Amino acid sequence: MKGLLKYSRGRFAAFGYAFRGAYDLLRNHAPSRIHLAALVAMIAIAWGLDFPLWKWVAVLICAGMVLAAEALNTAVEYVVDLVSPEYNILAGKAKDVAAGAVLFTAVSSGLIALMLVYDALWGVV
Ligand SMILES: Nc1ncnc2c1ncn2[C@@H]1O[C@H](COP(=O)(O)OP(=O)(O)OP(=O)(O)O)[C@@H](O)[C@H]1O
Repeated sequence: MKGLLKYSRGRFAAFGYAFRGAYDLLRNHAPSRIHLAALVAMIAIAWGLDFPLWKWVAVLICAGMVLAAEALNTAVEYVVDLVSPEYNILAGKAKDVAAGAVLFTAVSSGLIALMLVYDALWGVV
């Protein structure tokens, strides 16, 4: 019983750390706020166009994908700044590739959003 209590406390603490990380991401990393604003706009559009369930699922998957990529990109930036504050070609590549991951998810999500809206308005996709 004591072990279970200790384990549960540890799990709750881990949730706390995750929320702290999410807060840090949104507070200190401007691009993540832009993506969050795009998500809010997309939710408003989806609501207005009365998206069916499968389209909401697509929107949520894309949103999770972009925000998770942003979080990992920011984590890479923090670690690179920690271990290589001075110029290093590999440090730069690590940041560039991590940023590329965000680009992939943002572009595919943007295209999916366009297709969903196009389909809702003209129904030919
Ligand atoms: N230590 C370093 N060594 C070599 N190049 C670096 C280093 N730090 C950053 N760079 C280069 O500068 C670019 C910008 O780095 P920076 O840390 O400013 O991230 P950023 O693009 O401003 O991130 P964001 O705007 O998403 O917060 C990197 O993508 C990389 O090409």
